[in-house]
Amino acid sequence: MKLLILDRDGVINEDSDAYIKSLDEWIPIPGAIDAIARLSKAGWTVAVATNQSGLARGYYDAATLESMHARLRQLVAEQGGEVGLIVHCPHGPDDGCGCRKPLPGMLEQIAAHYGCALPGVWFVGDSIGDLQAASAVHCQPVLVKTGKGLRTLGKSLPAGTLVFEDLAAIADQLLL
Ligand SMILES: O=P(O)(O)OC[C@@H](O)[C@H]1O[C@@H](OP(=O)(O)O)[C@@H](O)[C@@H](O)[C@@H]1O
Ligand SMILES: [Mg+2]
Ligand SMILES: [Zn+2]
Repeated sequence: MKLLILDRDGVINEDSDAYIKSLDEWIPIPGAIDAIARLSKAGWTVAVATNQSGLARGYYDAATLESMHARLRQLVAEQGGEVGLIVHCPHGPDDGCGCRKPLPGMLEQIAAHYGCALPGVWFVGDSIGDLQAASAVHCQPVLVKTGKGLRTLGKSLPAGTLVFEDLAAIADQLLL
């Protein structure tokens, strides 16, 4: 199957160092919604793996997070596409969970859900932890320059990391 896994903040929607704490703060990155719709209409399954430590930190609750994901699904559906499984890590950095990126637990959860292998599956992120999670399970690490991507570009990237301007450029590439 054609599976693409996306990080959320900084890839699909604008990110903030103050976290994305409300539906009003959840603002799609230009071209991202259309990119997801184009890919899903072309037969790609687009899943999401997102750290949401703001839950553990008490910045927002599960219902607020769910409202953001409902909005994402609604906007993509309005373009004729659909969003696949969205998995989030609700834990904080000190909780010792197995799902918080750079650990690959969410990627493995998505693979198990779809019954597919991870090696070579593109995982698109804006943070170094996204790329490290990808490498840990032999996904193809893909960095976008949106969100924290330009900051991440200055760090030591996993070997073979692909770099694109944004999610729209990734869709253009995959739909060639
Ligand atoms: O990029 P994804 O995984 O979708 O989500 C990232 C968010 O959960 C937040 O992750 C935080 O990192 P810490 O969780 O505090 O280390 C910060 O980087 C915030 O700026 C960011 O909004
Ligand atoms: Mg991110
Ligand atoms: Zn977790």
